[in-house]
Amino acid sequence: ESTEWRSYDGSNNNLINPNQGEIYEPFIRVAQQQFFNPDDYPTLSIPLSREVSNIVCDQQSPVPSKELLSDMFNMWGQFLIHNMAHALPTPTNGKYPVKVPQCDKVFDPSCEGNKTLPYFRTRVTEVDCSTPFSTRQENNLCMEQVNSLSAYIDAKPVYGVFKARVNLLRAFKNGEMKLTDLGEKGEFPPKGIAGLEMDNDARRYPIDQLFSLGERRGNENPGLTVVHNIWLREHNRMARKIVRDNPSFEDEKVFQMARSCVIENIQQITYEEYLPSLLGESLPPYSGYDDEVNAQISNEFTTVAFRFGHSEVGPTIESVNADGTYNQPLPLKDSYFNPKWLEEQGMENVIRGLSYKQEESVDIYMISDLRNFLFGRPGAGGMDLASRNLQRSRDHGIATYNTVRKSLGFQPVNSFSDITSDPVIQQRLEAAYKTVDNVELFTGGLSEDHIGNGAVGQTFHRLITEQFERTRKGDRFWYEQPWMKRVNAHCEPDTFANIIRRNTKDMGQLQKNIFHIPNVPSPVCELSTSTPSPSSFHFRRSIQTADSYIYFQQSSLANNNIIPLLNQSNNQLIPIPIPIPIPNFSVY
Ligand code: HEM
Repeated sequence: ESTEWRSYDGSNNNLINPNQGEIYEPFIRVAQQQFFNPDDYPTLSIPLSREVSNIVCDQQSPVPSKELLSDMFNMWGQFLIHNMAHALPTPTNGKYPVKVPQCDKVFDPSCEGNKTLPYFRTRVTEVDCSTPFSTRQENNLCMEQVNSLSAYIDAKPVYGVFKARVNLLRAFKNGEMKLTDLGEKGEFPPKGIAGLEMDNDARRYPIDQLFSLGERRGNENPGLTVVHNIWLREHNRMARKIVRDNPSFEDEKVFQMARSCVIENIQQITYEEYLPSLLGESLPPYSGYDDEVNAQISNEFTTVAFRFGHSEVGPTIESVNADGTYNQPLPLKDSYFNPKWLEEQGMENVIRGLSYKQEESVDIYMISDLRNFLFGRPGAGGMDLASRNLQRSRDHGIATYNTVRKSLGFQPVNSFSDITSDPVIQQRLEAAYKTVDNVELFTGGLSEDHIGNGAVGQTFHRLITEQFERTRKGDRFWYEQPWMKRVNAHCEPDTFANIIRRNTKDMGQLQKNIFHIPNVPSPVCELSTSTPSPSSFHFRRSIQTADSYIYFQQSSLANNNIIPLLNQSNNQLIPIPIPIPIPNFSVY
């Protein structure tokens, strides 16, 4: 009996329409394409992308995640989107530089007035004008951006989207992937495989010193590379187990069986741990495969809504030793395409750092390392991710916030206070857009108050839910399909925390749901009266009081001494000599 394994490029997943969801297919839309101009900047009555970024997105002080999400949560999000979508910027497809406003403090300090940040437009393809929400251009054609990945959640960051790519990454022995043994530090991906394209936007190290991975963006930051490496290790662990149980199986069969387990587990963690943490609720139970559902990514989801992740990234990546002491954190701007730091710190230290540290809130604010130092210093390749997101949205002709809301069946907003209850954000939006109908989907969506127990507002909640419903319903190989359960009977799916534990050494204490920071063991905590030394603490967390955030670190795993670290209102380290009841966070 031969098993059908899923293709690498997404072809033949849908048997009625074998190209559906395949690489280089157009995105679909959930709202009308607006202001798209295939040849030039669209005519818009709103400020430049960088101006909006400056007025609306400039982050002045930390805002920790109210939902107590961890940095591992944002790293999973980045890994996940690298599995689902890539609107690949293509130099031949036209430039569309981000114009810098004159006297921009960071990018035009000497007021020259001619500065731009590089931007390449996304590749487009012609689509039939009967395609929902497409707009006929002057030349009578309808155009749509192309997804340079296949749509399905199929562990592409581990294996790649082409057979030629996975072949460069495979050991071709016992079904294993190539891994390099670094002794005490464990196994790491190979480096500099010839012919395997890897992004290296920061150019900090020569390309042959970067890890060779299934996804070209995999070295973007060490936290992301951690997730890659865990799944590579898990693949080989499964392959070894399969060979032990079935010594006669050939390399190809073992490889596909292990790959299928990795895919199953990534799907399961996404739907059982990641999405409930993001949305504040689980999706309804799986109701089976439907070949009429198109799993293709929506342009609004990837160009806008799922970029919510850029606001939750913090200014440092932490490294925590096995005894709970903290090492020097890595500033985010030094983390881009920096594989060396991960090797130096080791997987375990970085995983502890990612899982203990509370992430930044999902909100309109983006830290300076992303908004001014993206992949380089200002003037030396530095860019602004907020501008890039807005420019990408304008390049793609993404409809305005209110148009998308109407298309989703929501009431359009009439005032800035309909979008957010935060008066500062209302003022920022008004300063940039003047009227609510001008508000873009990115800024409007990120400004919304979070809905229910979720970490995003109503509009992004719907766009994300809509996408992930189709992603599983339109995937013939979805792990909950009865036949896939039989194919994967040999697999050992588990929580992400347990998968990490299995593939690392002496991880020590890890919370059950690693996407939330660890729970405080007791609802009432004694407070120390001494000023903490920053290196000797375990868990960092915060509670919100009426007018400020107070940061806490837990001084030891063994006791409940919680020490306030930083009062945001005056930026001082302040020990508070009275016991404060800590809310009983039930995060796992
Ligand atoms: C250090 C962290 C991160 C960096 C430096 C980063 C950087 C980038 C860059 C440079 C782009 C391309 C922008 C463009 O030209 O349009 C991008 C795209 C994107 N990012 Fe991130 N990102 C990070 C984390 C995240 C996280 C945590 C998420 C989600 C949870 C996320 C979601 C996305 C999405 C959805 C896209 C668009 C994908 C596509 O359609 O091509 N990113 N990111």
